[in-house]
This record gives sequence, C-alpha cells and structure tokens, in this order.
Amino acid sequence: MEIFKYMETYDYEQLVFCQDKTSGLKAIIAIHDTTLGPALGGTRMWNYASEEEAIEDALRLAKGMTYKNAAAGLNLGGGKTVIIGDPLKDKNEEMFRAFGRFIQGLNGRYITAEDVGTTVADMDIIHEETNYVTGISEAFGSSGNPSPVTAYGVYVGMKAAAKEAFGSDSLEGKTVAVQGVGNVAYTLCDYLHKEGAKLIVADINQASVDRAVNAFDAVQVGVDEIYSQDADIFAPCALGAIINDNTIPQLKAKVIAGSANNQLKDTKHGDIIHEMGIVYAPDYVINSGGVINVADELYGYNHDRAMKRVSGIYDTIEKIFAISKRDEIPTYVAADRLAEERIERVGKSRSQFLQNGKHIITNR
Ligand SMILES: NC(=O)C1=CN([C@@H]2O[C@H](COP(=O)(O)OP(=O)(O)OC[C@H]3O[C@@H](n4cnc5c(N)ncnc54)[C@H](O)[C@@H]3O)[C@@H](O)[C@H]2O)C=CC1
Ligand SMILES: CC(C)CC(=O)C(=O)O
Repeated sequence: MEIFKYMETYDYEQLVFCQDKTSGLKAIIAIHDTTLGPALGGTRMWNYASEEEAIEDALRLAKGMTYKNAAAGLNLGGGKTVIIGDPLKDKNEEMFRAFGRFIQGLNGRYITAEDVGTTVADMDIIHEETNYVTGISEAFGSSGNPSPVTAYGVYVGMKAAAKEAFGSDSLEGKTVAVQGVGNVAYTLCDYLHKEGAKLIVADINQASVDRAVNAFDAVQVGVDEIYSQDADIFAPCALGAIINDNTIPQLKAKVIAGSANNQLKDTKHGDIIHEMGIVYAPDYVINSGGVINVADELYGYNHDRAMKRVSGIYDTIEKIFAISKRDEIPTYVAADRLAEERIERVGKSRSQFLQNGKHIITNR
C-alpha cells in the first residue's frame, strides 16, 4: 500500500504509529478529518493478519467516523485507533497507559472510546494518562459502556427502515436474522424480543449464541447460513465487508439494518442492493448511538439528553430515504451527501481568520 497516495486520495490528515516495547503496544491512530472538531472514534484491538491489514482497517474506520459524526450532527471530526494484538491474551495495564500517553501527546486532536476488543476497564486505564478518553466508568461522571446505547439507536433506525419497507414501523411478528450477538446485538435482541420480533442468530462464539437462545427464544443457525435465512430483516452486528459478491445473492431479507461498521465491501455493493429494492439503513448512521452518547460527555454527561438525541436516528434515517428517493440514488450515497454537505458548509464558515490571542508575537 502506498500510504501517502492513499491518504491524499481520501484526504486523511494524520496517521500516527505508536510503539512501546515494555508493554508490547503496537497502535495506529488514524485521523481523517477535523473540520467539524476534534476527531472522536473508538479503539479496536484485533489480531490482524498483517500490519497492512491493520493500517487499512484504521484508515477505513477513521473515515467512517468523519461521516458518522457529521451525519449525526456532532461537532466532531473522524478518527480511530487499532491496536494490533489478541484482546483475550495480549492486553496489560502498561499497554493502555502507554497508549494513553500517546493520545495525550496529540493534545486533543483525537479523543478515544471503546470499540471491538476494548472495554470500559481499558478506557479507565487510558484515563490515568489523559482526559481525551470517553466511555470510562460511570463513577467518574462518564457515560460508561456505549454498546447499549448503540443498540437503542440501531433499534429505532431499524423501525424507520421497516416503515419504509413494510409501511409500518412495528417489528411485532417480523423475523430478524442477527449476525453476531456480542455487546451491541445482545441489547438489540432484547428490544426486538420485547416488541415481539422473532430472532435468528449466528455467532462464531457459541457462548454468545447460547445466551441469546436462552434469553430471547432465538433460533441458532450456522455462521455461513445467516445470510440466506427467510427473514424480513438482516441485522449485521459483527464485522465489516459482509455485503459482498458472495453474500448478496443469498439475501432474502427486504431490509438491512445492523450495527457493524463498513458493511458494504465496496460501493458497488450498495448500488446492487439498491437495484434489488433492499432497504439499506446506512451503517454509520444507524450505529451512531454510541458516539452520540460518548460525545455528550464533552458537555457534562446527561443520559436523558443523550438518549433523546439518539432517538433522532429514526428521523435521520427517514431523511436519508427521502433524499434517496428524491435524487434517485442509493441510500449510502444519500447519507454521504448529508455528511459531506455539512462538512463543506461548516468548513467554509470556519475559513475566516479569527484572532484568538495566540497570534500575537511577543518576546522575540
Ligand atoms: N459497541 C458499540 O457501541 C459500537 C459498535 N459498532 C460496531 O458494531 C459491531 C459489533 O460491535 P460490538 O457488539 O461492540 O462487538 P462485540 O465484539 O461485542 O460483538 C461482535 C460479535 O460478533 C461475533 N462475530 C465475529 N465474527 C463473526 C462472524 N464471522 N460471524 C458471526 N459472528 C461473528 C463475535 O463473536 C462477537 O460476539 C462492530 O462492527 C462494531 O464496530 C459500531 C458502533 C458502536
Ligand atoms: C464510542 C464508539 C462507540 C465510537 C466508535 O468508534 C464507533 O461508533 O464506531
């Protein structure tokens, strides 16, 4: 991969490689765009097959955060970190402290939170070294684990998508095929079960499947069988790139609405599902509940205020469907337009020079 060429093509600002020998930390912080404000995005810990794969993931996820934060109406830019390592084996306290110091070194250009493979406890350790971390323990006046709030956002977004596809936002009696029943999807299943939806679940981790089967009468299927289920809604809640050449022909669901980031392997896959008449709730819009929640910490965290804002995902998804129909474009393009237009508007309005006291040269 030609890194600078890639960064130039997609207009990335900064890529930071962090290494600490004592703890084994190998982290990549990607900052995509800070037009709207400091870059906020979680830290993913994953056993990447290669350094190149890790860099690509950091870059893709960071750009996704720029769009997510912009579409959610947050005054935040987009960034993300990946830590290379197995979250079950390679974590230690020194690693997250070292990482916290690297974040502190960015002086507020990047603020972190949880993502796949990291927890509130990890964020608490980072907090020992920097204040530029959200999603720490509620005891600190923070918002805690963002996953349940992400799940609520996916739930309301799914209802908006159901209204578009079936004429009603009720999920009662609808069958939802859920891929991955981890932190977000477990709470999502709870909302769906309470509303009377039928659940089909698949996960590479049998304990996660068992938990959902026992709690919600979910039906278990194999990980490769989840796409072809006779379901009304497909909810991808594991990892990215799962809407691709292999999976699209298997899909029977009329709606795709789930929490996973970067669901489309390529933009062409968004075009194909649009042509097939599948209602796709764009990933970074429907899964923005977590970041909306942690971002509220910047104002002194208030749970009710954050949840009210997360409920707005329903309206944002409806707005995207309306733009998609009006301009005859796939929903993923409509979402991108919403985000890009906001970044452009705000970027223009911030382009005038403003004296802030730091520009006066003294004591030379
Ligand atoms: N936690 C949050 O607040 C947010 C999460 N997301 C995204 O939502 C997705 C899920 O996040 P979490 O629930 O936090 O992660 P998690 O790690 O708790 O859950 C993911 C689940 O997917 C399973 N899985 C992995 N590969 C699979 C496969 N091939 N087939 C079936 N299951 C598989 C894992 O075993 C795990 O149970 C991720 O893509 C994450 O980036 C997005 C926004 C916020
Ligand atoms: C706080 C996190 C949930 C933000 C993030 O990284 C994401 O939305 O993917």
